[in-house]
Amino acid sequence: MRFVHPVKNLKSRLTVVITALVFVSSVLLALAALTLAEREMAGLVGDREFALLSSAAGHLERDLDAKRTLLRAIAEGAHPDSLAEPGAVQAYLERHGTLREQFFNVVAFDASGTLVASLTDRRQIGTFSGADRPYFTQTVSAHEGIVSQPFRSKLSGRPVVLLTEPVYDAAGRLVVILAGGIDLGQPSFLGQLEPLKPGRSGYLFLLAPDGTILHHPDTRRILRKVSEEAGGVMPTTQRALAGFEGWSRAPTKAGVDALIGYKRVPSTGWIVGIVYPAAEAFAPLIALRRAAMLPTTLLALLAGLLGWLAIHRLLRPLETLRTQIARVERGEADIDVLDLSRRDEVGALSRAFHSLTRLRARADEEMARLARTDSLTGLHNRRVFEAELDKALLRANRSGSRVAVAYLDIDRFKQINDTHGHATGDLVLVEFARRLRATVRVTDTVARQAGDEFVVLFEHLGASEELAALGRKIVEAMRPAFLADSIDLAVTTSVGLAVAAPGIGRDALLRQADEALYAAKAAGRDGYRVVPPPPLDTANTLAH
Ligand SMILES: Nc1nc2c(ncn2[C@@H]2O[C@H](COP(=O)(O)OP(=O)(O)OP(=O)(O)O)[C@@H](O)[C@H]2O)c(=O)[nH]1
Repeated sequence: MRFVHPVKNLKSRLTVVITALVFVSSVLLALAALTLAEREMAGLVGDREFALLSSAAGHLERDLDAKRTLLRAIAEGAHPDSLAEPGAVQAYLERHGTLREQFFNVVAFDASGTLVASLTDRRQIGTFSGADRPYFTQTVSAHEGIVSQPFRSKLSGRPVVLLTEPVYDAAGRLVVILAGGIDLGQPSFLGQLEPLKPGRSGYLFLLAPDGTILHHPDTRRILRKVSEEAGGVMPTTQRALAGFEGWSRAPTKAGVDALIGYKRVPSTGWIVGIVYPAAEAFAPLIALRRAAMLPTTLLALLAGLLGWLAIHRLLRPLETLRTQIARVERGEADIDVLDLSRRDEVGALSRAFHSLTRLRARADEEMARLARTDSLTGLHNRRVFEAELDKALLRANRSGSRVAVAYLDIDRFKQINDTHGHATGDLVLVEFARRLRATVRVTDTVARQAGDEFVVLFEHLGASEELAALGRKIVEAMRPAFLADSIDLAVTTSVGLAVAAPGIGRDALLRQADEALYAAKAAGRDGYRVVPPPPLDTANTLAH
C-alpha cells in the first residue's frame, strides 16, 4: 500500500479545516459576545460614573452655597458703624466660630484694601494690602460677593479660591470686604471628592472655566492651566471647556485608555472631571475573556476529534475502494470486486472507475487486434505471421513434424491497379485473401506480407506431395474471374512453397519460399514451385 503523507491525507486536511473553523467561529462568537457585553457595560459604567460626577458637582455646589450663605449672613449681621473701630472686625469674626469650620481662613479688608482682620494669622494686619487683587477690585465693582479665580495666596502661600462679601454702611459706603478662603490643597473642601473616586487608580479632578486645575491627585498640577502643560489640552478636555457634559472613552494624557466624564458646577462654571481606567472598569470582562479562551480551545479540540472520528467513519468506503483498486492494479483481484451497488458518491466513483476500466480493456483489446491484423483484408499481418512461424519451427524441431510455407504474389497486379484504379485493386486484394483463406485449413496461418504478397504457414504436413497439391489448389482457386466494381477480372497468382528442413530459421525458410515464387514467376506465372522438390517424378514441376 502506498504511504500517503499525513498533511496531504484528505482525512487530516478535513480534520484541520473543521478544527480551524470551529476554533475561529468559537473565538469570533466569544469575542462578539464579549464586545457587545463590553459596549453594554461601558454604557452602564459610564452612566454610573456620570451620575457619581453629577452628585459630586451637586455636592460642591451645595457646599459653596452653604459657605456663601454663611458669609453673607455674617456680613449682613454686622453693624457697619461698629466695624469702623480698630480691632472691631477681628473681634466680630472671632465671635463666629462656624467660619473656621467652613473656611481655611477668613480675612477682612477695609475700603482702601488694607487687611484689617484675619482669623488664622494676624501678623500682616495693617500692612498687607489687597487693593490691587482681582478679588478685591471685582467685589468693589460688582457691589456684591464673588467667587474668585483660583490663585496662590500671598498671605498663606497656598492655592486658594476666595468667597467675598462686602459690607456697606447706611450711606452706601463700603466699610469692609469679608473674604473666606478655600484651600484647594486641603481635604476639607475638594478632598471630599476623594471617596467618590472610581476603582483603584481612578480619580476626580476639578477645572476652572479657563482650564486652571483646581483639584488633581497630582497636587503639583494645581493652579496650572491645562493649556500651558506639556502635551497641551486633550481633545476630551477641550470639548468639556467648550461646554460638553457627559462621558466618553478616550486616552488620558498619560496614555491610559479610560472612561472620562465631565460635569459643570452651575454657580461657578467649574468642571468636575472623572477618570476611570478601562482596564479597571472592564476588569470582570477582561477576566471573562481570558477565562473564555480555555473552554473555546478545548471545544475546538473536541470538535476536531469528533470531526476526525466522523470523517474517518464517513471516508471508510473510500479507503476500501482505494484498497480494492490497488489490488486490481496489482492483479490480485478482478475489477468486479468493486461494490457498484452503493447509492452514494463512493458507489458513483466505483461505477465510473469500473466502466472506465472496461472501456480501457476493450480499447486495449482492439489496439492489440489492430496491431495483429492487416486492416484491408482482415488477415494476420506480417508480424503475427513471423511470430507464428517461429513458434511452429520450434514445435516442429521438438516433435519432428513437418512445417512449410507458401509465398504468394498476384500476377501483374500493378496492371490491375493502373487499368482499373487503386480502389478496384483493393477489392481484388480482399477477394484474393478471402479465397486464399477458404482454400487452406482453418488451422493454417494466412497473412498478408505486403502489397500483393501473401504467405501461408502449414503445420503437420503429411506426405511431400501434399504441399504440391496445396500449391495447385491455391493457383486454381484464383482462376475464376474476380468480380470487382461490376467488372470481371482475370486474376492469377504465382506461389512458391518451401518445406522447413530440420533446424532451419524463419528468414531462411521464407527466403527459400520467395525464391520458389521467383522461379514460378519466371516460369510464366499462374503456377507454383516447391523447394526442396518432392522425391517423386512430380517433383520440381511447374504446374499450370
Ligand atoms: N490496390 C492496392 N495496390 C497495392 C497495395 N499494396 C501494393 N500495391 C500495389 O501492388 C503492385 C505490386 O506490384 P508488383 O508485385 O511489384 O508487380 P506485379 O504487377 O504484381 O507484377 P509481378 O509481381 O511481377 O507479377 C504495386 O503497383 C503496388 O503499388 C494495396 O494495398 N492496394
